[in-house]
Amino acid sequence: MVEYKFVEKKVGIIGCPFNGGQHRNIGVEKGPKKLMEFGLIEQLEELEWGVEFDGHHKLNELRPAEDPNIGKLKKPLYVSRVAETVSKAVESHLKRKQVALTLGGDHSLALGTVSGTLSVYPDACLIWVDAHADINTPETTKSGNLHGCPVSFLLGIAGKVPGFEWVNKILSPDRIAYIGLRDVETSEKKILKQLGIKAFSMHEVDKYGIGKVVEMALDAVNPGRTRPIHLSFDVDALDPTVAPSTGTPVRGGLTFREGHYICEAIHETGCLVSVDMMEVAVPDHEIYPDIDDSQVFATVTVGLSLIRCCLGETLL
Ligand SMILES: NC(=[NH2+])NCCC[C@H](N)C(=O)O
Ligand SMILES: [Mn+2]
Ligand SMILES: [Mn+2]
Repeated sequence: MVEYKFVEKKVGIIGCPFNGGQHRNIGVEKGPKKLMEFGLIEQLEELEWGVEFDGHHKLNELRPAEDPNIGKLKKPLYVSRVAETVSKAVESHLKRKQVALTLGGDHSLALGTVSGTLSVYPDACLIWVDAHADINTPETTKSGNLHGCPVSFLLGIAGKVPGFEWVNKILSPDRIAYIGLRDVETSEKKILKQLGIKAFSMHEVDKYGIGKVVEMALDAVNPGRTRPIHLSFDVDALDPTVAPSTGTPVRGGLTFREGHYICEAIHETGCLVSVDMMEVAVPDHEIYPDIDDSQVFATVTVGLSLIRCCLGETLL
């Protein structure tokens, strides 16, 4: 039995139907509702967790009437307001000794979730599982999509951006480790190098195996397993054959088991306090005829089983 170092066996679910951090009309805002419909609460209760569900946050009400680009950044005010709201929700669950489980929605939400975690646990570390580094700054982003930028804001390297003044919990570069990277822009590679950030791409997963990679990632950011862990899981870290229904799929990703192993191993530390399950999309058939029901089903169910593994489901 795993002993939980920071929480009681209670989890708060924060539903975040949000797509403002990216430009595709692929239904990434419909992910949270689908994850709930497929039985998340019942599954966590089966694992003997006390479950509190906020209801899905009405994030579209935060959309400002006017929200001009700032430089390249698209919908900056909307993303900022949403992230601030989400940060408060995470904070409130953590303060009550619950695990905060955030369902997305696009990955710009993690600006909120990680800020919320850091405000309750300033010494927390971050494991970011993703095909992408999401570390572009307002200067380096080509797309202007804020879901490609949250980590730069968290590290305090985004510079001053109007509306984002509330982001003041700074993550030190030696407290973040990446797993699963394979679509990293040149500008992002430079930042990773400059800051000496521990990043395990798919190359390292191939070379060392997932068991060793997770151990090295944890040793880097949480050597004594004494710090709280925030896990931010972008479902596109998984190979598109495993999780096809997402906005920015990239070939050559984590297998089903590799994804689950990461969650199982992090659970075993007893340090997990906050989990994001992001970028699960539910597209409209008319707009995305290439993604069918069985692919949405595969993606939603893998998201659910990753969450269960984070919260202690084991194979035996
Ligand atoms: N959370 C994600 N899926 N991010 C994809 C980011 C893609 C690209 N690097 C960008 O900055 O736009
Ligand atoms: Mn990604
Ligand atoms: Mn991401």
